[in-house]
Amino acid sequence: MGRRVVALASEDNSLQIVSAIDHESNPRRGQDAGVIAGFAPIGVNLTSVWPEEEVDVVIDFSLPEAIDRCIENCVEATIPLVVATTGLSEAQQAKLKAAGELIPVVWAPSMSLAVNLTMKLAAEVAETLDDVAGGLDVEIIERHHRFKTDAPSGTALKFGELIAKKLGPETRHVHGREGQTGERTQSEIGYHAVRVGDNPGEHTIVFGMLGERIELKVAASNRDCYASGAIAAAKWLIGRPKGIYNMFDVLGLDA
Ligand SMILES: NC(=O)C1=CN([C@@H]2O[C@H](COP(=O)(O)OP(=O)(O)OC[C@H]3O[C@@H](n4cnc5c(N)ncnc54)[C@H](OP(=O)(O)O)[C@@H]3O)[C@@H](O)[C@H]2O)C=CC1
Ligand SMILES: O=C(O)C1=N[C@H](C(=O)O)C[C@H](O)C1
Repeated sequence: MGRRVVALASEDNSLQIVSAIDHESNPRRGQDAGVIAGFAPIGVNLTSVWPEEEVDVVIDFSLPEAIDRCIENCVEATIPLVVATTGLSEAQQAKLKAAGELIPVVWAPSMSLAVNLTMKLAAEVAETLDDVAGGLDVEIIERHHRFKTDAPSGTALKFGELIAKKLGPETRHVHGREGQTGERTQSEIGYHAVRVGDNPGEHTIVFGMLGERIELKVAASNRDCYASGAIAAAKWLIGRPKGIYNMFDVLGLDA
């Protein structure tokens, strides 16, 4: 994702990339970030050192191992922060929320316009079908590339959270099923994480009833929807008051 953010941001005349940060053991450290992204040099070398110069906004697509330092650095220097990284621990989520008391933060498991719009639709379907005769079964199937290290996806969990809000507090989250599971209960949302090849991300939300079903499916063709969403979020965030924002705020889809 870092490469796609660099590629798209370097084509945007309103932006200047001042730093591209990775960890110390990245073998491409010291090389030009534009070249690493597959483009012309941009005059910014990949580094593990936080920039000295003034920075308007930081975009984080990394791994949970990297997020603590990123939050701390942004808070210390009062830099607005866009967090796209998923799989954060509860402690890291709490740390990020605390950072939102001090700096503006956009935090979203998917920066994609289509995904966020589908989240709105899914919440509306859940609200409408909550009391449907015969009951409602919600299952979330996500597919991603084989390199993904967290499961289920942050997006699948967010879909589940938004749907559960409509179905009520007794909703349980069930991850996969195996063996003598017994009959499915009405009060559960099932999650299924598929890992295949280079899939850039696909989510299917199944709303099953007796006699018919609805399936909402949203699929990326490539990863640029996330990179361009993160760049849009970064531009939107500059100059905002401190607080935690999400992509509904950025896209003007009211929550
Ligand atoms: N919100 C959204 O729209 C999206 C979110 N994501 C999330 O973004 C994250 C990144 O995804 P992706 O780019 O595919 O993952 P990658 O593993 O390809 O990239 C993670 C990057 O972080 C670097 N990194 C790892 N550890 C550290 C560290 N301690 N300090 C600094 N840098 C570090 C890695 O370096 P190295 O390769 O050298 O180990 C790598 O460059 C994931 O959590 C993913 O789920 C992804 C797409 C969309
Ligand atoms: O790792 C990925 O690739 C993606 N991760 C995010 C997630 O966990 O939801 C967003 C997107 O689906 C791609």
